[in-house]
Amino acid sequence: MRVSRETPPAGWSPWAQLTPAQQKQLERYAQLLQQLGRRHNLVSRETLSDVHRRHLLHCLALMWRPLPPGSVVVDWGTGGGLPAIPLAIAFPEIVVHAVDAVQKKVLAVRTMARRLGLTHLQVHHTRAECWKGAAHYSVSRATASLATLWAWHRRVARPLITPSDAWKPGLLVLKGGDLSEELAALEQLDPTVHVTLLPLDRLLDDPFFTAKYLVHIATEPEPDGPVR
Ligand SMILES: C[S@@+](CC[C@H](N)C(=O)[O-])C[C@H]1O[C@@H](n2cnc3c(N)ncnc32)[C@H](O)[C@@H]1O
Repeated sequence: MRVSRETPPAGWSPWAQLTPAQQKQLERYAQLLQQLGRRHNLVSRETLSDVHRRHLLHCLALMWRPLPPGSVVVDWGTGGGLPAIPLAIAFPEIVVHAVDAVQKKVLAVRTMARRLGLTHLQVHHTRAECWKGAAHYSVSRATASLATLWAWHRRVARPLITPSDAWKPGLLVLKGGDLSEELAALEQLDPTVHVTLLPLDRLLDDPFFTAKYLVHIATEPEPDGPVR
């Protein structure tokens, strides 16, 4: 297994990539998450006062490279729609499937998707192991280990030819802490994968994200850097 670390240049901001209409939609989502999140425990209560950073900005790190129009993404364990909803807002030309095993979360995400007009987001009440769809990309935050997520991804993965600046098809995970045990388990499961670690404090220029990573796992290596 090849593990590489990508050091993004300073000065990138996901907010700057979004149109005013997308920023307004994210603002509306933040309000919905605060209202419904409090009622249905969609995110931990102590994070509700800092939704923009702890949830939106964190998930928008996935915009570091584009997801090509027409590509299909599945979010394993979406909870309150993270990262599925920010991604669906940021990339209106992709299809996003949000999967969760807990019905009340699925119903809340459906309500939010309807109110936000996200017709390209579909919400599924099922366990990840049983989902019957197919996807080019998997995304996830705070749901399972890298090896488990890679096993879920491999089961549903479809190939995709991507533009040179886009993410290679594969798994994108937001993770924190010491990843050495998870990486060892992943290598045991599949020694052929390429893993790229992006430190989020550097990417998002915010010390809150120290020791947090965006992990990309694919059967092909990433290109050297995004073409912009
Ligand atoms: C800690 S929450 C994270 C939610 C969201 N991804 C976030 O970052 O806020 C984990 C979520 O994964 C869901 N989950 C855990 N295991 C699952 C499985 N095997 N299949 C589907 N959903 C699962 C749980 O129901 C829960 O909503």
